[in-house]
Amino acid sequence: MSVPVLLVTGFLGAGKTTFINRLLQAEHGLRIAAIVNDFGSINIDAELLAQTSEGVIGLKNGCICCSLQGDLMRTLKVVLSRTPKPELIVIEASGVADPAGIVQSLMDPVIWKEARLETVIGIVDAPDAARRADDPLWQAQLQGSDILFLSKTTECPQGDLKALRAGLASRGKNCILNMDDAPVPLSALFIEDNSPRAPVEADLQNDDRFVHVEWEYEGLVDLPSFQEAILRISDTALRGKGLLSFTGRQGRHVFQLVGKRATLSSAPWDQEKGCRLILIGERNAFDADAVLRKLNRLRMHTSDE
Ligand SMILES: Nc1nc2c(ncn2[C@@H]2O[C@H](COP(=O)(O)OP(=O)(O)OP(=O)(O)O)[C@@H](O)[C@H]2O)c(=O)[nH]1
Repeated sequence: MSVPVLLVTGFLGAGKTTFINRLLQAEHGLRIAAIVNDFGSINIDAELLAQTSEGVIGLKNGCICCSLQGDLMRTLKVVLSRTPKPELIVIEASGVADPAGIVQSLMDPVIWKEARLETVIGIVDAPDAARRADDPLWQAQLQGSDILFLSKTTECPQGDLKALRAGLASRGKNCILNMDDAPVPLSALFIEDNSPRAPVEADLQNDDRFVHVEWEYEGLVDLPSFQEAILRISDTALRGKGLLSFTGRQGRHVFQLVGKRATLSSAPWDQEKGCRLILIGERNAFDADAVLRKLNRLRMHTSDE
């Protein structure tokens, strides 16, 4: 019997990993394997998800909609050869991926026989949606989704939320659920239409649009200096995430940056010291060398206590 596959797409920081985390933790009794594609070589998402499930595999150093298509297929075969077999496979596309390229790969008849793509789930960051509306990548992700989940709805004014839902409905996206803090209803993720998928064209050229900086440091950094650096970097970065150790603070911390909103939370499972950070921006606005220089200056405000 072929294993159902859910593909989760959505813009940088929309809430894909959060959505999958909720799915992995929900009480459905299913054996789920998750394949997670992070931008760059620092696979933070896979590490975060691995805290809740053993079946998480990270794909890094590229994007599964283009350069990593072969890796995705190989990983799917490995996952399918596990004993016992997973009962559901969830694939998280990176935030810069056009899902059409991934759908195309998954429609390969050999893969389809063993793992059939059931639903493409698009996560839409509700408060960010108006700003993204004209973005061709955002539109491609929306267009390629069968079901949309709105995230961060509590941070979105009611009027804007209503307008967003109406706008999405007018694009023919008829299943829009509110995911803020609610458990993920598994039954809602399987569309009833069993007719074969129409072939898709992946024509969005995205390769050159984004740049990223990866920063690693074996020491601890000073928190106020880090906050100051991030405040400046957030002027041009679209997304950032990392695991960091701060002087005078116990344990490592998970850092998340989406637009200008940055959060830090403790990572109690992580006994290591040191910092790993990835920041992403648009090539025409984000000066990767300048960002790296700023981050490297943090090495001067540290102690290795
Ligand atoms: N308040 C709120 N925050 C959310 C929600 N979903 C995600 N977030 C936060 O948004 C940030 C990004 O969430 P992720 O789940 O990592 O987003 P992602 O789409 O996987 O991001 P990429 O790494 O760019 O692929 C994190 O700080 C989350 O805690 C939500 O529904 N409500």
